[in-house]
Amino acid sequence: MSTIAAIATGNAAGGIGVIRISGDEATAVADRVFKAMDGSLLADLGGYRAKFGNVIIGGQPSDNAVALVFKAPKSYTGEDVVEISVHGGLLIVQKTLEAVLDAGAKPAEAGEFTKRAFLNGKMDLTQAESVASLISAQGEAGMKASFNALQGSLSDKINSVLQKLLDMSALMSAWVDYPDEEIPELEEDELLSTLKECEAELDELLQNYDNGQTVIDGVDTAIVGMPNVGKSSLMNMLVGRDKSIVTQIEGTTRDIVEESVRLGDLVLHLRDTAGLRESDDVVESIGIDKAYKALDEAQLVLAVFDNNKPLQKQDREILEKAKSKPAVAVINKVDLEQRLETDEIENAFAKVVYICAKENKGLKELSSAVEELLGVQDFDTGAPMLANLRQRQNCQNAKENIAEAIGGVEMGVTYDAVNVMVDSAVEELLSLTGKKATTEVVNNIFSKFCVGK
Ligand SMILES: Nc1nc2c(c(=O)[nH]1)N(C=O)[C@@H](CNc1ccc(C(=O)N[C@@H](CCC(=O)O)C(=O)O)cc1)CN2
Ligand SMILES: Nc1nc2c(ncn2[C@@H]2O[C@H](COP(=O)(O)OP(=O)(O)OP(=O)(O)O)[C@@H](O)[C@H]2O)c(=O)[nH]1
Ligand SMILES: [Mg+2]
Repeated sequence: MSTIAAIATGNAAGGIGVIRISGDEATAVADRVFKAMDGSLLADLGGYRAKFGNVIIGGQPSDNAVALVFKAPKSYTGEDVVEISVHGGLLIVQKTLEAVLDAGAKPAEAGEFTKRAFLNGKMDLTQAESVASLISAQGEAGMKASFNALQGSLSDKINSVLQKLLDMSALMSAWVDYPDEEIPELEEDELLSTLKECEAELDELLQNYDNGQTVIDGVDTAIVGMPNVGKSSLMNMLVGRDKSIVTQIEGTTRDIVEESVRLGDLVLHLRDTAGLRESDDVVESIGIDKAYKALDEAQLVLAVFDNNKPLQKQDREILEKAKSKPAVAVINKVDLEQRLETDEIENAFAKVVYICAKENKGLKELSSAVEELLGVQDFDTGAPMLANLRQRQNCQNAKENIAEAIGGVEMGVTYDAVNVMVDSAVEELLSLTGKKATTEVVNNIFSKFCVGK
């Protein structure tokens, strides 16, 4: 394979910055840029050896550096790898990469290191995809779940179902192909119970998919309600600082104010919106349109009501809209006298919490309400989990093929017909783990990675 290089440490200044080089010529390329203090060549080193030296840029020693050598196949990519660590200034890291490219490496494409790790058999597709979700995980639960997938928990699960299907398929083929031989007759009951076991295991993965997505990607959350109910105060309470402007004037918030926060084990991508009401003000009206759009797009709605005011027409409209979404009614200003018809709200929402945003009270209750509503309170981060739509689609298709096979056996169709369905399920699972994925699928997966990964 050609030799590729990229900055591995991201596009920000830091203590050190790492340029990673992978491929047959990795040590030769690195030796043109890095000079060890003791004069030794990286090409002569064994794996997992490091040297201190200088990087040479434009003929000039330009920074102190450490070079780390990995020898194929014992590296992340399975190829020879050299990592050059320089001081982490944006310019020095960029210039070192340029020197490495001038020395004969090609710039790596997005995800190319991990793609090579996959192509060289270091990991399967589910593990490669878990690298991407591990990097983008924002909450602890998502981080743990992604690491489990990197360790192969999903692969193990899929492979165990796959093995059962393959064993069954082999038996059925033998039965069909050599009816005269001494092959013990296939027990229909056994066949059915194995098929149903496989179906149930895939079904469990599918059931868990939404929770997994919620936990890994975070939840797009809209804070909506009438003007002055305390939406921005709630936003600030969740963020833990003065993010949104709060005043006693109705119509304070106009543009959407966004911030991601951690609430319990979850990450919420919050959008504080303009108070919903009829308005003649051009600017405010645009804000209100944006608020409705945020409400429509949200995966979770925090509908805020003022404990101190009777329900208004607009409140009832919000109440109606929120019904079609996972929504928590947040009744604010419980420090003031109750004038709100809370019964009506209790009836309309699955979850209602009472808070006092001004005094930061009610955060815990809100957090448990959200976790219960989204069904993630007992989310098992150790359980195997489908990480994306691609995996989900393969799993869904395999499950459907197995369901057809079950129907076939029950209706007494021939084993070679049943076997066709089982084989389709096998194909789906092979493409899920990448043992048999098309180049197109593979390219598509890695193109979504960042450069340097
Ligand atoms: N400096 C550095 N840190 C890093 C990485 C890296 O590439 N470089 N990683 C990546 O981005 C992650 C670690 N991943 C790695 C995976 C495998 C091997 C490796 O050498 N594997 C060999 C040896 C296995 C063994 O001894 O058991 C192998 O698979 O054969 C190294 C790093 C996170 N930290
Ligand atoms: N007594 C009391 N007042 C509160 C509470 N929460 C917010 N307020 C007050 O209510 C007023 C409106 O608060 P905001 O957070 O700006 O309300 P909003 O819903 O964002 O209003 P708009 O942006 O205009 O739609 C402010 O004067 C807050 O100090 C509370 O729990 N108790
Ligand atoms: Mg506001």
